[in-house]
Amino acid sequence: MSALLSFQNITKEFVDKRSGRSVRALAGLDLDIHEREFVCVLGPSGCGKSTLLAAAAGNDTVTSGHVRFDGQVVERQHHSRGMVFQVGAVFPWLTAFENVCYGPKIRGIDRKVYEPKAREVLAAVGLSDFADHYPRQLSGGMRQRVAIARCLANEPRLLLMDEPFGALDAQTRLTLQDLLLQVRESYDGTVLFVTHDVDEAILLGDRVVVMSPRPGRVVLDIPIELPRPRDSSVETSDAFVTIKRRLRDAIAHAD
Ligand SMILES: Nc1ncnc2c1ncn2[C@@H]1O[C@H](COP(=O)(O)OP(=O)(O)OP(=O)(O)O)[C@@H](O)[C@H]1O
Repeated sequence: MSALLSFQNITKEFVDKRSGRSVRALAGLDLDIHEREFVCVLGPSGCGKSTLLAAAAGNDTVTSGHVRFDGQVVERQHHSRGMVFQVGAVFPWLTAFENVCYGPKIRGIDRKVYEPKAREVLAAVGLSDFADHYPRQLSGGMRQRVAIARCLANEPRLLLMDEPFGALDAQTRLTLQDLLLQVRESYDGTVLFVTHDVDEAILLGDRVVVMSPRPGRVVLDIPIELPRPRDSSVETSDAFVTIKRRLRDAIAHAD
């Protein structure tokens, strides 16, 4: 089976504007992600996780190697690859509903099509009763739900999530993890999810990938064969604890 998203021997170098020195963020990274997989990426701070997602989204180019999506080299952004950041990218002057409608609307989709879809995804993220609220009237967790709904309204084949729950308090984070597990049951796309949280990666992922410190490359890539549907109770199982130990060990010896 060919990969939906493929990173082929990619290298990324940035030139630091102040010092003029080049910073190698990624070096010879190979990774294939297949249709419908939920792949979590773990790695130390600065190892190039966000750089990887930006390359997949088409927000930035790579220095060498190729990023392919559905066989085509990724050259620019496209609505089929949606991105959710740590702090929800939502328009403060639009209501939750208007935010969710925004993408399909500017692409010229018929209102009769995008409005019911927007209602459906707002319901999926538990915000039906807040459709007319502006972001300032919502909590951080609710704003993040809007950001997720905005992406889902575009029906992306690939959802790129860059520490989407990293800025939330612990309880809200658990709630949104559960929500994402539920959304996953109906969303038939592919997810590439960056996190610092080992528990979160195991709970959510079909596979977990560990990156080395900068310059980042893949040092471990393991399937998570815990049954689905999952909820947080899986975290006490022996299988979960064994996987967690293996991942922690890989992160500690990733150099
Ligand atoms: N625009 C840029 N200019 C110069 N260096 C950059 C730029 N963007 C990223 N870098 C550097 O590239 C490396 C990888 O950055 P990146 O943000 O991808 O790491 P990360 O793994 O996502 O980090 P974190 O876990 O802290 O979010 C870091 O050393 C960073 O300082």
